[in-house]
Amino acid sequence: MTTKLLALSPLTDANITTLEKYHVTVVTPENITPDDYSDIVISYGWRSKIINKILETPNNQLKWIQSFSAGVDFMPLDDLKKHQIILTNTSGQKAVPIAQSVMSYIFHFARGLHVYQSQNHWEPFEQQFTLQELPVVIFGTGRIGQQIAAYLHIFGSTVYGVNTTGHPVGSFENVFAIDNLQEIPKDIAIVINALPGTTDTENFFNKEHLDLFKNLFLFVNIGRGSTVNEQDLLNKLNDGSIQHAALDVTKQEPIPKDSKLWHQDNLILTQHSTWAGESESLFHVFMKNLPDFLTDKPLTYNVVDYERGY
Ligand SMILES: NC(=O)c1ccc[n+]([C@@H]2O[C@H](COP(=O)([O-])OP(=O)(O)OC[C@H]3O[C@@H](n4cnc5c(N)ncnc54)[C@H](O)[C@@H]3O)[C@@H](O)[C@H]2O)c1
Ligand SMILES: O=C(O)[C@H](O)[C@H](O)COP(=O)(O)O
Repeated sequence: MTTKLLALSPLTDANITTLEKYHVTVVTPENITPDDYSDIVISYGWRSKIINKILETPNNQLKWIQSFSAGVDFMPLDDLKKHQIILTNTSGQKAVPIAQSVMSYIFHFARGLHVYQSQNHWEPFEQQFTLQELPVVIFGTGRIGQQIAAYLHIFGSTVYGVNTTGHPVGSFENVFAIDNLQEIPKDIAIVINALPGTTDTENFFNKEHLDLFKNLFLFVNIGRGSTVNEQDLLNKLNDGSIQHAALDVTKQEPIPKDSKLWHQDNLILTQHSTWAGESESLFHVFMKNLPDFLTDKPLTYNVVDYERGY
């Protein structure tokens, strides 16, 4: 008895040999035929419209989607729940490259590189800060939030966290519940968003919530663009109540050519690219669940909760 897998992300020859040992056969978007739609059991990798075609095929066999992404806001979660299709994500897999990008944003502004980058005359810039001077709060104390906190601690930062209930996590100085933000210390200088895109987090960083932070040095978003009201953020970057921002994710991706974001001086835009760099392979993540899947055991690694949306 073989199991058919649709490979939407590349597999090496060694990966395919491993899958053969488990009696898993591979179909790719290049060689898929309409007959395959009703036989695919596992989808592996990048998002694709092929998944929708499979879901629309009567009596399809799709039982498990292994997403390439950690964020699964683009997945048809209601449909997957209705058809009881398991969804696993890659949370944790790209935490190291993302956290290193966040550190580079922070150093860029804290050490004054943004000034020197555009300067063509000799004028030392002394408004530089060490990380001990810039207390941080990270929204989302998950795998990415924890990796950023670990790096920040090396440089002596004070790091607070925010999550759903305020439950303590790892080495955060203190963790606050998202509905109890008044408790966050008033001297926060850096806000980092590592929240997933869900109905609960949509437009969370609007005027009301950004107003909680007075004279913010830096706002960073590497979670999802849906969490930020971009006009409210731009207003604050322009009135000086937020000095700098770094956005890896935005409401519209690619960012439209006529977007005001392109012209904001105190803002760095990276293009949903902070995850790039060496990280655990997708195949390795996938293999943590495959033996259980093939022996009808419950999957335990990175299983998405449809209700929560992450
Ligand atoms: N920029 C990128 O390329 C990139 C790459 C990977 C992930 N991401 C995004 O980062 C997100 C987080 O990734 P992760 O691996 O750290 O996820 P994770 O599941 O490990 O952690 C999610 C965290 O968010 C918190 N959270 C969720 N909903 C919340 C709410 N409503 N209020 C307060 N806290 C809430 C959870 O308590 C948890 O601490 C992903 O969902 C994805 O959207 C972006
Ligand atoms: O959620 C993630 O893991 C990243 O956002 C993702 O890997 C980058 O690609 P996306 O699927 O979000 O375009």
